[in-house]
Amino acid sequence: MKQSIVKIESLSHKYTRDWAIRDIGFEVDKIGILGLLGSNGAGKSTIMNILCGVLNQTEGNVFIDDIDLRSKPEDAKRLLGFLPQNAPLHLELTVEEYLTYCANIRDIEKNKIKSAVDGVMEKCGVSHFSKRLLQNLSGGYRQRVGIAQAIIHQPKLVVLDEPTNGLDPNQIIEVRKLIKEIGEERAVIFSSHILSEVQAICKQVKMIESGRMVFSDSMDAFNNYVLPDTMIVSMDNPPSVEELNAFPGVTKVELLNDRSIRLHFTPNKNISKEVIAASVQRGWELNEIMFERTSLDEVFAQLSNKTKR
Ligand SMILES: Nc1ncnc2c1ncn2[C@@H]1O[C@H](COP(=O)(O)OP(=O)(O)OP(=O)(O)O)[C@@H](O)[C@H]1O
Repeated sequence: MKQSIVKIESLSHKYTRDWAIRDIGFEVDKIGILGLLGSNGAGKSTIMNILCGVLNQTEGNVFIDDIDLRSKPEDAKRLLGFLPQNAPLHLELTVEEYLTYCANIRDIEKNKIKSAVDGVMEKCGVSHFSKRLLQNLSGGYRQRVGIAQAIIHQPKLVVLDEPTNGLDPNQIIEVRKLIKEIGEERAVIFSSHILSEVQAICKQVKMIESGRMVFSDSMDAFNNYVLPDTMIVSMDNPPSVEELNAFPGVTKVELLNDRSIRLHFTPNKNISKEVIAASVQRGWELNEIMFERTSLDEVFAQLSNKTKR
């Protein structure tokens, strides 16, 4: 059985003179969440807009379930739901009115519209706000309605462009939970410029920078590939800065207070074991080791260095 729902071949796009994306190719599994990671302007929205038939590519092909999006756009678009970066909400409508309108646009049979709207409101946790105007909903609830319109016709593929952007931490957790549930039944492509966001919900990751794909593999492989290069170490009996500077692999030592130190080191999977062993041997009385989150810029720098090697 075919495993992929999307096939993208040598996709390139120019808005004006320069290439916004260049030679992008990948496939997407039928079930699960694929993260499209990249800093602002990397090309994520361009890929998603082409994939959803909102933008015509300059070069390359997109197939949704083997249907060529360019030659049979209506058939291909029936299979997908899209939440663009700016959710296409009609703020003057209630949640129920808006979703009924979306169900009509999606050609859902008249006698099935009510159950489709009720089902999707239930799934996205907005049933209790069914009669509320969209303009009176918080950002988190608006985003849930945006996701609801993307899945109302039960598409095989759901594309979500930065769906947690602008939400507060609690709203982010709720929306993430919803996306995870959706990804248990169908293919989801989710974009973000925040590394931890993609790490939290995606099984597969594609990293885009300056319009090119710089990484494509599982999240586990990404996490192994991109290792942290700083950690905070807290000790009751810390050694001197000189002693830490002489520690194998350590490139810089920063004293944060009399017990906490930030160690910069050459990425190395065993560094925590080595520090723990040294602490036991040399009586540093280690309390805590905390790896610091690698920023997207650092990840990109590490990936670029590895590609150059
Ligand atoms: N309509 C447009 N006209 C001209 N250039 C554009 C247009 N839309 C995007 N671009 C350019 O194409 C490149 C890719 O932009 P894109 O919006 O795809 O990136 P992104 O990764 O989605 O970033 P963001 O997270 O900021 O939306 C950028 O250099 C951007 O300035």
